[in-house]
Amino acid sequence: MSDITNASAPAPAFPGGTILGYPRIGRMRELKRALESFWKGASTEADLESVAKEVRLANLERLAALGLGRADSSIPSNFSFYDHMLDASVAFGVVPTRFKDYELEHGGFDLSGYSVIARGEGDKAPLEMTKWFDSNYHYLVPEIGPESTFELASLRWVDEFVEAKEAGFVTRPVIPGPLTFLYLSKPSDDAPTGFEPIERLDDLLATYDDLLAELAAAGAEWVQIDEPILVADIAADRSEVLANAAKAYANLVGLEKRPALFVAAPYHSLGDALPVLKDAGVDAIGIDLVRGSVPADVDLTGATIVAGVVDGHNIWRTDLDEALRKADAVAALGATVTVSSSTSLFHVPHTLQGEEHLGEELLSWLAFADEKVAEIVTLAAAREQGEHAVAGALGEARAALKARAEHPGTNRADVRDALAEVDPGWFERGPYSARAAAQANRFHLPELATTTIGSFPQTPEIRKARAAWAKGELSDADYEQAMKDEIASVVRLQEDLGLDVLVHGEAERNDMVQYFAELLDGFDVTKNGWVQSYGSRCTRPSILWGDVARSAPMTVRWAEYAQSLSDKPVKGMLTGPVTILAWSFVRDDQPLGDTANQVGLALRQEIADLEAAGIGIIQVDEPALRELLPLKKSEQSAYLDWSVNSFRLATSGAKDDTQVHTHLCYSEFGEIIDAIDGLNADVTSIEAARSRMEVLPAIRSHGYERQIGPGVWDIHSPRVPSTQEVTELLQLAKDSIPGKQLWVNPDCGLKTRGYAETTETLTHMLEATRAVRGV
Ligand SMILES: Nc1nc2c(c(=O)[nH]1)N[C@@H](CNc1ccc(C(=O)N[C@@H](CCC(=O)N[C@@H](CCC(=O)N[C@@H](CCC(=O)O)C(=O)O)C(=O)O)C(=O)O)cc1)CN2
Ligand code: MET
Ligand SMILES: [Zn+2]
Repeated sequence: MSDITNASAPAPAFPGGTILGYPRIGRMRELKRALESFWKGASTEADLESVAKEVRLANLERLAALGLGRADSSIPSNFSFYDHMLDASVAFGVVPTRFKDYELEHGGFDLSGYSVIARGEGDKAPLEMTKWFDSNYHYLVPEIGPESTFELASLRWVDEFVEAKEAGFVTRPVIPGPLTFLYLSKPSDDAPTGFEPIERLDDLLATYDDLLAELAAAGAEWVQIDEPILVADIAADRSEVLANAAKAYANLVGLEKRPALFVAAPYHSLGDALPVLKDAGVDAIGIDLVRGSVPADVDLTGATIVAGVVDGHNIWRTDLDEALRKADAVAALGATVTVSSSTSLFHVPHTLQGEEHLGEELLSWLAFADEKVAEIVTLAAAREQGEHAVAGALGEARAALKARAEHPGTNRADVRDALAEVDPGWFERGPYSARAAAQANRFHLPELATTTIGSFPQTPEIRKARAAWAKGELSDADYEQAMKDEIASVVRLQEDLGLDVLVHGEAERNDMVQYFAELLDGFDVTKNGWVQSYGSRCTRPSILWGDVARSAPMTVRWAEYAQSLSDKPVKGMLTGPVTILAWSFVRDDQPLGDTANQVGLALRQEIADLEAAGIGIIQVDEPALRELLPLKKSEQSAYLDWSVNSFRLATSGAKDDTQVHTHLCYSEFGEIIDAIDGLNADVTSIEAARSRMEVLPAIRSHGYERQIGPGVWDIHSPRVPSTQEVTELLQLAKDSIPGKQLWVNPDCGLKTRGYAETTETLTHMLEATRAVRGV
C-alpha cells in the first residue's frame, strides 16, 4: 500500500466481498418508465429525481440485506440516469460546445439539458453512441479537442455518496478512469487532424484531483476507478498506454486528500498493466478472473487484489470450488485477496425471483445479480471462516452443476448428428458475378435502391396487444389479426413513400433475438430479466442453455403474408447466429463456435423454407458481429473464423437468384472489413450516419465488390434530419462507392422511433435519393 496516502490508512478492502456495480434501471424498470415519462413531458424533473432516489436507496437496502457491508465501502454507488460516460463528460465539464445553450448559469446541466446531449434536439446531434467493450451495453462517446476546458462541473457523484450516507450507508463511488475516459473519446469536430484526446491527460487529471478531494471531504473512504481500457488491445501503442497509466496513477496516489483508490479492470486480463498499477501504489486492484487470468510468476506481495471470480457478464451459477481455487491462487502470489464479481452486475438482470416459470431444474443452474451477490458473500465466508462454514451452499452448487452437465437437452444426438453431416460445400455459395446477374434479372432494381433495415415503430398498441395476448386476454386469432393489420399498414406506407425493397416491419417480434429464442429448442426466456442496453432501452437476453434445433418454420407465415400484399420484393428477415449468441446468455460448457453452428443450421432450414414460399430477398442481421470481437488481438482471428463460418453455414444454401442481405450496426468496421467481406452477403447495410460516412474510404480501398448500404439516418435519436442533410450524406457515400453498388437506407431498424419522425425522415430520404440519382 502507498505510504503517502491520507492520514488514516484505509481499512482492509471490502472483507465480506464486493461487486463492481449493480443494475441501475430498477427491479421493475422504474427508471426506464420515469425517464420516458419525463421525455414525453408527462412528469417533471423532480418526479424523475424522486424515482431515481428510490431506485438507489432500494438497491442499497437490497445489497446490505444480501450481506454486503453497509458501512465498509463494499457497496458500490454506480447510478446513472442514462450512461456513465455521459455522466463523466458532464462532470468533467467537457460537453461539446453545441450544447452550450443548454448549460445552467452556474455550470452543469439539468436533466433536460442532460437528455439533449444524450438524444439530440433540433439541429443538435447527440453524442455518438457505441458498444461498451464486448457487451450489448452502449455508451455515449465523449468529444475532446485541444480547446476543451476541463473543470469539475457536477458533483452528482459526491451528492449520491452523501445521500447514501444519510441513509446509513458508506458506499464506494464508481467513476470511469481517466485512461478509459480519454481512450474511448473521439476528437471533437474542430480538432486538427492527428489530435488524440489522450493528449489532454494532464488537464483531465487535475479535474480528478478536485473530484477526489471533494469525495474525501464528503467522507468517502474508497473510490472505484474503472479502467477496462487497460485490458483491451487498442490502436494506441501499448508502451504509451502503460506510461500514461503509470503517470495517471502516480498523480492520483500522490494526492494529499483522497479516498483509497480501487482501480478495477473488468472484461479480460490486465497483463503488463498489472505491475504498473501495483508499482504506482494504488490501494486495491480489481482483476477479472472469469475472462482473464494472472500469470503464475507475477509478484503481488503487498498488493490488495479484488478477485473477480463470479461472472458479472453471464448468468450461470458459479462453480464455487473453482472460484475459491482462483482466489487462493492469487493469494499464493503474495496478495491480500477479497472476492468480487468479474464485471459490474449491470450486464445481468436483478433477480431470479419471479422467474419460477423457468422450472426448478433450470433455475438451479442460474444466478442473476442478487443470487451472485449471495454467492460472493458465501465465497467470502468460506475464505474467512473455512469451507465448513458454508458446506451446505457449496454442496448445493456442486449438485446443480452436475445436473446441468448431465441434462439430455445439453447433448442431443439428433443435433450432433446433423452437424456432423455438414460438409465444406455447405459454407460456399456460387460466384458473386453469377449471383448478381441472376438477381438483376429477377428484381430489376434501380441504382441507389432504397430500403429500410426491417423494423417499423413498435407502437404502444402493438406492445399492449402482445402483453394482452401473453396474459391470455387476447386470443391467438385476435393477436394474429392485429399483427397482420399492422403489417398491412406498414407495407402500404412503404408503397406510398415509394421504397424499392419493402419490409414487413417486425411488429410480431418482441425482440429480434428473443423472438427466435422463443421458437427454437435449447432456449428459455425470462419474464422480467431486463438488462439495460442504452439509456432507457432494455432487453431480456434469452437463456441459451442446450443444443439448438428448429422444430417448425419461424417466420414463413408472416413473410408470405407480407409478400402477398405487394408486387415489390418484401425482405424475409432473420437474425444471424452470432447475434443470437451475443444477445442471449449463452452456455459456457462448449466452444461458442459449436453453438453458433447449431443456430446456423436452424437458420439454413428457415431460409430454404422462405425460398420455397417465394421470398426472393432474405436479410440475416448480424449487428453483433463486431461486439463479440475479442478484446485481445491474439484471440481475434479464431473468433472471426467461427463467426463468419456460422453465417455462411446459415446462408450458403440460398440459390443464386436469392438476394442475401445482412445488416451490421456500430461503426469501427475498418477492423472487421475482411470479416464483412467473408460473410459473402450480396448486400450489406451498415451504420454510418453518426460518423458521417467515416468508414467508406476504408471500404473503397479494400476493393469491396459487392453492394453496400451505408446508413443515411441516425435512427438512435428522435431528431429528423433535413432532406439537405441526407442528400449531403448520400453524396459523400457516392464519392466513395459507385452508384451501382450503393443502397440507400437508415442506419438501423425503426422500432424505437415514432411514426411522425419515421414518415417525415423516410420522405426526406427518398427526396434525397431522387436528387442524387439526378431524376
Ligand atoms: N436484444 C437486442 N439487443 C440490441 C438491439 C435489439 O434490438 N435487441 N438493438 C441494438 C440497440 N439496443 C436496443 C435495445 C432495446 C431496444 C428496445 O426497443 N427495447 C424495448 C423493449 C423491447 C421488448 O422486449 N418488447 C417487448 C416487451 C415490451 C414491454 O415492456 N411490455 C410491457 C407491457 C406492454 C405495455 O403495456 O406497454 C411490460 O412488459 O411491462 C414486446 O414488445 O413484447 C424497451 O426497452 O422498451 C432497442 C434497441 C443493440 N442491441
Ligand atoms: C440492431 S439491428 C436491427 C435489425 C432489425 N432487422 C431491425 O430492423 O430492427
Ligand atoms: Zn441495426
